Amino acid sequence: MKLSVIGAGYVGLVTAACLADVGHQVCVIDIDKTKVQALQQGRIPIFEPGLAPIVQRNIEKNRLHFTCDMMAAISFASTLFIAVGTPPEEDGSADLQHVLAVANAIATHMDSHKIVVTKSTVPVGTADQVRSVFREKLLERKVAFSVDVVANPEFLKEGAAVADFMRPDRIIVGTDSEACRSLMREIYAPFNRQHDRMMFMDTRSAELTKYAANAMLATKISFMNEMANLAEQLGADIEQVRQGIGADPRIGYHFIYPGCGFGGSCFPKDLNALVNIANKVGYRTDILQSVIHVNQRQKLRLFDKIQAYFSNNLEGKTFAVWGLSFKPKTDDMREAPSISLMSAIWASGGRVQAYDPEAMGAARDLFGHRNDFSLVGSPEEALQGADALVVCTEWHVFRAPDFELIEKQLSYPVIFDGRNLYDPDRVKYYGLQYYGIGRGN
Ligand SMILES: NC(=O)C1=CN([C@@H]2O[C@H](COP(=O)(O)OP(=O)(O)OC[C@H]3O[C@@H](n4cnc5c(N)ncnc54)[C@H](O)[C@@H]3O)[C@@H](O)[C@H]2O)C=CC1
Ligand SMILES: O=C(O)[C@H]1O[C@H](OP(=O)(O)OP(=O)(O)OC[C@H]2O[C@@H](n3ccc(=O)[nH]c3=O)[C@H](O)[C@@H]2O)[C@H](O)[C@@H](O)[C@@H]1O
Repeated sequence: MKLSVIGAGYVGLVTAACLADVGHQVCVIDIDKTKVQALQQGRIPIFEPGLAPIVQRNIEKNRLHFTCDMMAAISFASTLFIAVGTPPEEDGSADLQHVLAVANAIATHMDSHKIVVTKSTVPVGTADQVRSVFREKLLERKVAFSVDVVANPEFLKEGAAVADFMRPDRIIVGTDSEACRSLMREIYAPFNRQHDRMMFMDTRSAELTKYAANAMLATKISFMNEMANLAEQLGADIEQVRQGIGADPRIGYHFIYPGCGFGGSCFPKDLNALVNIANKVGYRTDILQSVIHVNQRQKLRLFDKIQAYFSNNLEGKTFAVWGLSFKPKTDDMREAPSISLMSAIWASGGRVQAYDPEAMGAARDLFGHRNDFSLVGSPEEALQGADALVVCTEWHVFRAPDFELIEKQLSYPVIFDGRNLYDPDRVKYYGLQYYGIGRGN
């Protein structure tokens, strides 16, 4: 089937590549010329495991192509996926300008029936808003093409985006049209072979399902971070507690890792957007606001430990920071806990020597201009001349370090482990002090 995808970011690019890989003909349009030029040559502007070969082979097979020409994308297919960004406004609400601009462009140029599928995460009621854009524009143009607006939120995780898209837990489709239901079934049939993952509902419920899922996952994390902080006060070990509660299948082991806070382009943004959605209908979201508050505090948890260790004097101290991305297997630093930590270190007169397997480019763009920040080529190099080691992201390469070397290199033999990667007893065996999250202090 011929499909167009509007927006070539994490979601749009993965969606387009995976749809092409199962045999659809996909046209991707983005307003970012540099990105489109790179993609036309098979160069992927983001680090996402497994994505590059899929994009390259589908360009070669002529099933996937990239353009900046909106008109071309609109006329290419009758089904158009919107996957543009919905960044936060100052008040936390989702900024819909890109989604509405795309709807407006389609309404302005369409010359036949279109099915517009929203993949972007959008506030409840956006499908209705998009329908109004079409109604008004088509009326203004004095044409009577029909349009269906379908909500089809995306649940992929960065770092595992291809696998998540290829084997989704569920495919949520918000529509009240029988024809759209069958069309969406047909498009997604290749991803729906093992068992039926399609779930049909009304558009508002589909839109809220997306926010509710992210809010639930973020709630699990903040809950565990609160338990971790409590465990510290009570002399308990949160890792033992985690395993103890995870064994209950009603709780499960997923998403209960405590740490130095959740980051990324979505949890913080979507929680704030949901609070804003609730405010607009006069509902007070006590749980969501606590989840946000606990996370903001958690992002400074390592810093508080560092301050206490160095008796509030970080002036002239150098910190080796391992991991800058908001989670492993991505180069994305949006809302990363490492940013909160490093900003606090810098504000206290400290320096940072950092290493990340994939996020060095993002870090250079953000902080390359600072003279209290340097990027180095390996985890070991980050230790040279450093006073202490801080781990912010649980990349594989940090999991089994040479503790003897760490002990030799650091002026103060201490590790601040924001992801509970190490066994405190093992670290202490090498003469190092260990501060984790909810354990080992
Ligand atoms: N990043 C993720 O893991 C996930 C993101 N989402 C949601 O998907 C949406 C997109 O997120 P990302 O892909 O991360 O964003 P992104 O910022 O990586 O990409 C958005 C792309 O849209 C393009 N764009 C903006 N306006 C445009 C227009 N008028 N016409 C054509 N292209 C335009 C931008 O140039 C950019 O390349 C957001 O609503 C996000 O909340 C949902 C699930 C996962
Ligand atoms: O809407 C979105 O954009 C996406 O947001 C998240 O995906 P993502 O932000 O890519 O990454 P996650 O794996 O969810 O991690 C988010 C943050 O939570 C932290 N985290 C995760 C799990 C955990 O147990 N503990 C924990 O602190 C991670 O370190 C990271 O900083 C959701 O998991 C996806 O389902 C959703 O589609």
